[in-house]
Amino acid sequence: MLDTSTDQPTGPRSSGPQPLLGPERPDQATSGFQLEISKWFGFEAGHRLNGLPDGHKCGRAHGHSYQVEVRLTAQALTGPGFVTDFGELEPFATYIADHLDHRDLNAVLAVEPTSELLAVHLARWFLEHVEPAVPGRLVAVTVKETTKTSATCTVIRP
Ligand SMILES: Nc1nc2c(c(=O)[nH]1)N=C([C@H](O)[C@H](O)COP(=O)(O)OP(=O)(O)OP(=O)(O)O)CN2
Repeated sequence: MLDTSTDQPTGPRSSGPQPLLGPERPDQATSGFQLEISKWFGFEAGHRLNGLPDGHKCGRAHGHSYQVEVRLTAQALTGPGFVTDFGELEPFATYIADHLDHRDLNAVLAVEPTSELLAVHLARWFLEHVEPAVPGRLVAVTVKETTKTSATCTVIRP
């Protein structure tokens, strides 16, 4: 509802700029909390699993639209308030695109291409090639073969 004499909204009038909400300094804003970010990556690939009982359907060659989640944390935020700029994770996307996308995972991986072992492989690669160049620390990598299943590799730090 407007005050027609001034075209201003009715109600209590402010006596100046409103104070900004919350603490201004990022370290104060995040004190008492643990922050975690996550980014999802997708690729298509085929595989078959050896070592299963005769007739197990996953022993036959088949494919999945894989989804991979990378989770990072940090003690302090950088830049405008980032654990890590999502854009800095691009090398991980490139690795997946170049080495896993539209590949036969049995021909690519030295281990059986289960979700679990794929998650470990991707966590190792991330720790070696991405983590040293970003402020965040890897928490876990999750691999989903389907919407109903997942395997998570959590980094254990001494
Ligand atoms: N712990 C694991 N178990 C299974 C894995 C795996 O990576 N880790 N992988 C498979 C197969 O790759 C299979 O394609 C997926 O298994 P499953 O969910 O059983 O099959 P569906 O997607 O067809 O799901 P339904 O619930 O049967 O429809 C097997 N196990």
